[in-house]
Amino acid sequence: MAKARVHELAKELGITSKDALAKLQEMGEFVKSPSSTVEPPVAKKLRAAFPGAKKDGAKKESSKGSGAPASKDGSPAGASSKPAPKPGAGSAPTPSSVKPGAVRPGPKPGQKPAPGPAEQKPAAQEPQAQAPKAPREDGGPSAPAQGTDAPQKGAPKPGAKPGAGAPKPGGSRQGPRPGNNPFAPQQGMGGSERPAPRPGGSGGPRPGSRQGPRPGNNPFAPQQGMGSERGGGPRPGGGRGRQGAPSQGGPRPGGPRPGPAQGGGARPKPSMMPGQTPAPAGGRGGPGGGPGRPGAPAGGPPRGRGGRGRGGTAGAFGRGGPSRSKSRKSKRAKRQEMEQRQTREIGGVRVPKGDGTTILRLRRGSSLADFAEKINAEPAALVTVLMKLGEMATANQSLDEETFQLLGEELGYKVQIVSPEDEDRELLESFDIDLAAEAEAEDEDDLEARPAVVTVMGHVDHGKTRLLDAVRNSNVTEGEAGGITQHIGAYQVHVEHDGQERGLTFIDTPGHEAFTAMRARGAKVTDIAVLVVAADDGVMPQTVEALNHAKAADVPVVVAVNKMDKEGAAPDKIRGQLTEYELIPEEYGGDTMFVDISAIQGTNIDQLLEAVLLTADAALELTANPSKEARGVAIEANLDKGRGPVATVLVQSGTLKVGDNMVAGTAFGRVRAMFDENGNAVEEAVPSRPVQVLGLSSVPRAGDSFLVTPDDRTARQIAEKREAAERNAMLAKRRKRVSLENFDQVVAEGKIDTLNLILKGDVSGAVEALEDALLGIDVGDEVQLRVIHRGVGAITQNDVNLATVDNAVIVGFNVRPAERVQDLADQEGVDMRFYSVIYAAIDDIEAALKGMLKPEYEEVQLGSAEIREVFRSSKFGSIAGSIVRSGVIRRNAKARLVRDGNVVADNLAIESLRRYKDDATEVRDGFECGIGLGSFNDINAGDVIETWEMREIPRS
Ligand SMILES: Nc1nc2c(ncn2[C@@H]2O[C@H](COP(=O)(O)OP(=O)(O)OP(=O)(O)O)[C@@H](O)[C@H]2O)c(=O)[nH]1
Repeated sequence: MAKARVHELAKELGITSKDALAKLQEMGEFVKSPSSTVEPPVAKKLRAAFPGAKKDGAKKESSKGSGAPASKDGSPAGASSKPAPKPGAGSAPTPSSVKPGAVRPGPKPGQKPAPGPAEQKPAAQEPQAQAPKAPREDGGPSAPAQGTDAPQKGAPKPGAKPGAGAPKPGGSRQGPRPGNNPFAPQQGMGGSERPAPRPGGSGGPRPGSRQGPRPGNNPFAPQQGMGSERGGGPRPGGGRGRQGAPSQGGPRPGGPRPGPAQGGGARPKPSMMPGQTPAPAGGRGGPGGGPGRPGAPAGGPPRGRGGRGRGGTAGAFGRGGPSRSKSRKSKRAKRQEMEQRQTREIGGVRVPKGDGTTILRLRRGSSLADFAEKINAEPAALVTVLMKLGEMATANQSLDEETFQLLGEELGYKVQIVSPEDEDRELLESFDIDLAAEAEAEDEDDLEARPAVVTVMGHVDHGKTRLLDAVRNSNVTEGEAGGITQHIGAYQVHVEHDGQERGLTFIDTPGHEAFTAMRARGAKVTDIAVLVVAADDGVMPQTVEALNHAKAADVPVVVAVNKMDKEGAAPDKIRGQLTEYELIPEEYGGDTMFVDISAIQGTNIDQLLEAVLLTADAALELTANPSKEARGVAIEANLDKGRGPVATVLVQSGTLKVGDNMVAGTAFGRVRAMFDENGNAVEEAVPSRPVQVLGLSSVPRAGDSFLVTPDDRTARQIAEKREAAERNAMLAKRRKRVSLENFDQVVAEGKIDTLNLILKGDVSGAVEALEDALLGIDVGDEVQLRVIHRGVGAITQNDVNLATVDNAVIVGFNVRPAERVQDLADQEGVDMRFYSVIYAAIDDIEAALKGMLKPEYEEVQLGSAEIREVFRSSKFGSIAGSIVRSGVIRRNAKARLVRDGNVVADNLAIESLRRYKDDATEVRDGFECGIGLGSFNDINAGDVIETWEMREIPRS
């Protein structure tokens, strides 16, 4: 393997490196420096050019002759391996070397091609002789031994090997082998033939192969293989075998190889020159006999014995045809094994199985085909599996979470259904837009104060609209005298506060309906709620409803006690009433600001705005980064006959500019123009600024978030993907978010620990009584019950919206849902319960709450079976022919294996259960059956299979 370096050769020849270099150049060999290596043929040529030094050279050569091979084996350990690469690298030389090699090939060729044993034999013999010896002496190592010698003798070995090795090896090795193969009883064959190969470089092997197959060379016979490898394999033969094989490719052609080897040698060189050295190069290049060998050895030895093992076989069989096919086979077998391990057969179809921890994320509304794609399975196979599980579905049908969970459990996957919000976040992330990360990355310095966004809520006719008008007008008169205000869904006013001009943005759609509808869409728009209560009317049902919606959204409330101008106004009564709803006025020691106003007269509007500012300052930190692309929410939108889709959007961060590309929900487009609430065209809108936007492709919905994208294509693609996702979601069979039945499950999953209820009744007394009774249920500390809203009258869309947002269950006492509300509830997966007997409601909820308590389980033994006989099946693995000794053995039950009273394996499962040839779901005691424990095969006659299950302990 090792090639000689120029300075080594020079030393050997008793000349200076400079002279050697000059000579080499003269000979047409390009060698860079004294430390460059040269291919054996070149070395030989150089030696020939200095006959005076021949002695040494001869010595070396001879040593190489024998040592070469050895060195290949042995040297591997040392220099040889290193050299190998170099040689390859010694690209430069290679070329030339190759040629030389080619020359050698001459001889080899003769041998190689000459399938004729005669030729090969001779060649082979030499090598073998050496190789064998080595092996015998100390097994595989022997080879090395020789190699060792070689190396020792010729420091130059490297060079020697290559040079001499190649050629000589052929001869010498071959010589030896024939009769000497220590491990080959049939030596004759292997020996002679193998040798041939080597000599030939590759040719040798072939011959070997042909004959090899026969006698002592059974490649599959470990001992032989080994032997051959050690002896022959490792040696040249082995090494080459491999290389040869690869290099030459399939063609075992013993003869050809040789030829190819050489011929190839030429080829290889060029490509190898580059210095890739290694095996392949060696192999082919090796061809050059000389080079090839070097390569070969390099490859062979280094790989070590293991390598030999293979190499030997290959050598024996020529290119290793057999070995190749063998390896192919084993690969196929391996693949099959892998497949078997990674798949599972259910209902006659094979599907990839997870390890029980693999997480599969599926969008809500996904179909079996989507599931199949994720696990790389055939959708049709999953249809079958699902059918087996008792569910019928087509491949493209959207399925609910429960069904996916069931399927996932069966196949060993943890299914996660992605919420719309997560889904949208992921969708944006696929466009490299990560809003959360963007917000997190913002520095304090990037943030600037922004106006608070206010929503006005309250009972019907308590003056919400009037109040919004009053606020707007007060501002218009001050700043925009004569300006024409128009309704765009939101407006901004400016107020003097603490000597500063402060902005406040009012959502111009009063009422908690819009507020909650937007929340239901994931939009958190409102910072502060102004609860309007008519002083002459007091707290009314919708006052409470609005209040509850605000609380559920965790939005601070400022109370505007309106109509103070009216007779009978009783502001204190209002304060007292609201105290019951946890809105304690500041003057009563609470933290809620109450302001008495008259919307119609415009009285105390400034104080109200001041109170809003103070509350905002006290409770909130309102800042946003204006220096980025805008993000926000669509407040309302409509289709204008002349202007197309018109949307009022509220910028929440960044700055929206005319010309920006934006996407709002499923609408997208370029901002053509923007107007404020006064109808003035604006060029840009900063945080908390509501503006009307023209230019969208369609009308977004209130609550749809919008964002500016770098280009129109991104905006369009996001919109399109959202639309597709929505379509899917619409198709999906919605699952109940939270229901009285699935409480325990939801709690067990850690999703919630509080049961939110919305109580509606025909009379307030009943609702109060129900609430009191429910709150009196003792459920301990683990779970909580919270009534987030109660009211009188039919269950409305608002109730469902609130339940949607806060995962609540609606309890109706002597009331029914209003028109189309049931549909909405079904669509949103809101659980509605109707009762006419208060105790029935209490019982149900109490039971549900108890179910919420973390369940306790105990192990219950189902049955045991004694294994009488074990049948091995390539298809099913080991089948335990058993007799059920007690209880019942059920398919899919958990199982453990007990041997001599010791549990050998736990957490197994009865994966197959048969009575004779029929599948059985269960087998009772006294009957015989065949049990398959899946991939667990360590079963013996006499073992006992116990099955068990975890059973929930009912709570008292
Ligand atoms: N006297 C008096 N009347 C008021 C005041 N504020 C509102 N009103 C009257 O109360 C009635 C209802 O006012 P709106 O502003 O429409 O009440 P709303 O809460 O917006 O009503 P809905 O939109 O139906 O929910 C109108 O006739 C107003 O003129 C007030 O401060 N004083």
